[in-house]
Amino acid sequence: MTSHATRVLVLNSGSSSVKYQLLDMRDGARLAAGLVERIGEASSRLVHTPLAGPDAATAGKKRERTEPIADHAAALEAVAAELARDGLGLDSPELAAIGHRVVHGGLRFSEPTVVDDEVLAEIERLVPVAPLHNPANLTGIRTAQALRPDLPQVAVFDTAFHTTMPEHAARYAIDVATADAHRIRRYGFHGTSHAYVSRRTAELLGKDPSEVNVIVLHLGNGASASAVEGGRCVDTSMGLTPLEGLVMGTRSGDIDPAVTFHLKRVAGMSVDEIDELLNKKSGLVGLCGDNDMREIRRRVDEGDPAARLAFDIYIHRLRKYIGAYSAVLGRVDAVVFTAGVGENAAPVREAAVAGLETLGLAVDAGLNAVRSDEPRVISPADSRVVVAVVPTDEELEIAQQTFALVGDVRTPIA
Ligand SMILES: Nc1ncnc2c1ncn2[C@@H]1O[C@H](COP(=O)(O)OP(=O)(O)O)[C@@H](O)[C@H]1O
Ligand SMILES: CC(=O)OP(=O)(O)O
Ligand SMILES: [Mg+2]
Repeated sequence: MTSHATRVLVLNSGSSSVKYQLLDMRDGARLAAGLVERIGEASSRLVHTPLAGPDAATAGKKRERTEPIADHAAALEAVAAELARDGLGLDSPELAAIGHRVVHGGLRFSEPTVVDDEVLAEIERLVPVAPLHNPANLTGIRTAQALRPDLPQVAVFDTAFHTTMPEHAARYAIDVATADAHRIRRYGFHGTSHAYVSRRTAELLGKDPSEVNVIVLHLGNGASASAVEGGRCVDTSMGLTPLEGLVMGTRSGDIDPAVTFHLKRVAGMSVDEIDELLNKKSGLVGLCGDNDMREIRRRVDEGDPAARLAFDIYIHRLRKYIGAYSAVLGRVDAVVFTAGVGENAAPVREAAVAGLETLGLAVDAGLNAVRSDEPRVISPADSRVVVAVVPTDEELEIAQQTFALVGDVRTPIA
């Protein structure tokens, strides 16, 4: 029997974590999945689950290791070692490509791209506009190249889905010459997730993506909203960098830009200190000391006023974007929650649409309380707009885009 290289390894490298999945693209089956978190800290943790592979005895059994993992290169080597233990190592001839999430692709990349030295240089040039993300993405690519120099490495960009935004949504109202000279415009992020979730929502509604208008609320540690009209993004809440828009775990989202002048001129902070304040010490963590929505809800239920205020600010911002994108789209068919908070936090979903019947929005308390990994409607049957929860799967989307670019199920392994 002839075998074929049909597997794709996907690496989603974040500022302090790496999520990964190994998939077989004949049917999209996951062979292994895992996460390395708290990279660079003494308490780094690797959680690895083989889901299939030659060793049936280990399949489905989660393995956890807590040990210092100094950087992203060490994290990837640890992941490669775990995969090898299950007979799913990176040396496998069945591996067709490695797909990488790359957060900022600037103006240049609107499609998945095979990485070469020039592509790497461009991702590097964009580090100042994605300082938490692009450096980690670069390390992921370089480490993977070192482990398998013969394989195509494919970059799938968070910004790609948003390149369809019209100029009136993508441009800031600043001096055009200055903006153009420095490529200052709104790029938007989490695009792989917004694309996947808006498409799955159309499926949930039994329609073609070209027929539906959807507001997608991607609420993870980073958070963004997008307005998707007939399958194309027409507006999104993140901008030049992933700092604009919604309140996030550690990022402020929208503020008056004059706050930064004030912090410099009056508070005497340096630009680097302000950058750190707004990106890492603001948002939920800045407001109440916690960035995990589970912890915040626990504190709210105990009557903690700081957690209550943080939650209320988070929800207020979210509601503003729902209203704004209802106006941008004119007709809204669905409002969809996704990512860690959106998929799991029923109180966030309830509060986000409470009292918005005039916009056609309502949530059924019973449906909202259901826990499931499946896409599901949480609005009452007579709701004008469908409110839904659609779990995102950035890794599957990246694997599909990667394999569509470089894979070929018909090519036998040499
Ligand atoms: N059961 C839950 N209830 C509320 N929030 C949750 C729950 N599970 C996860 N979260 C939230 O999801 C966030 C992480 O979301 P995720 O999409 O994995 O983020 P990222 O990809 O940005 O790391 C956590 O910070 C936490 O606040
Ligand atoms: C772009 C971005 O904010 O990504 P993440 O949510 O993974 O931090
Ligand atoms: Mg994420």
